[in-house]
Amino acid sequence: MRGFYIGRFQPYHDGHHRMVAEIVSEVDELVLGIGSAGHSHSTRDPFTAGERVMMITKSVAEFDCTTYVVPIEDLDRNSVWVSHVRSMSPSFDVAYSNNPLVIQLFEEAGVEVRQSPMFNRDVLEGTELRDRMIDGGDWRHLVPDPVVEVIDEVDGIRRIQRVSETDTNGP
Ligand SMILES: Nc1ncnc2c1ncn2[C@@H]1O[C@H](COP(=O)(O)OP(=O)(O)OP(=O)(O)O)[C@@H](O)[C@H]1O
Ligand SMILES: NC(=O)c1ccc[n+]([C@@H]2O[C@H](COP(=O)(O)O)[C@@H](O)[C@H]2O)c1
Repeated sequence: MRGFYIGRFQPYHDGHHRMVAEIVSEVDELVLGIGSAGHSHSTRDPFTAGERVMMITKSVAEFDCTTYVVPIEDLDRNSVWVSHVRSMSPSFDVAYSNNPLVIQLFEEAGVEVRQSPMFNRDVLEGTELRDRMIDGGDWRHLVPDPVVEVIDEVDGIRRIQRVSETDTNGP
């Protein structure tokens, strides 16, 4: 059985990683969809699809599960989004998400959806991590080690601090 789990992963953090740890115990193979793949260089979406591919590929290497990392761009039409996802991804039998819109779209398309508990959500939230990156707070212990390495490699903290100075969309 193959599972599918999509998120923006801006950045990939320990909450996502715990969810992946649970998913790989239920499936034979996993597809990790990188949502909003075309977005980068904003306060809400600082990292490119390629950078997120690196974060995730290196982090999931610890699991004994074949994992495909697939960037997926957004569409203006929610009504055809599941078809779009299917066209970009290896086929899958079950989708994992806690996002209400994602759950609704998959269920309407007849795809089984499984949810997970939210782990330590007071700190394991992308928005909270990005705020800490901008404010010079401590975020490194909240992500897998390879994510720290990738963010350092691409000088990601300087990037998010710089875009946050001019980004009018808010964090
Ligand atoms: N701490 C967590 N525990 C379990 N699942 C989580 C956790 N944080 C996020 N998720 C789930 O992972 C998926 C991808 O989430 P996403 O990439 O939007 O992260 P996020 O932490 O919610 O970030 P943001 O604050 O940027 O929206 C969603 O289904 C989301 O509900
Ligand atoms: N119409 C669309 O393009 C559409 C619909 C539903 C979800 N998505 C994407 O799926 C991802 C869901 O991830 P999150 O749970 O992290 O929000 C996001 O990147 C979101 O943009 C896109």
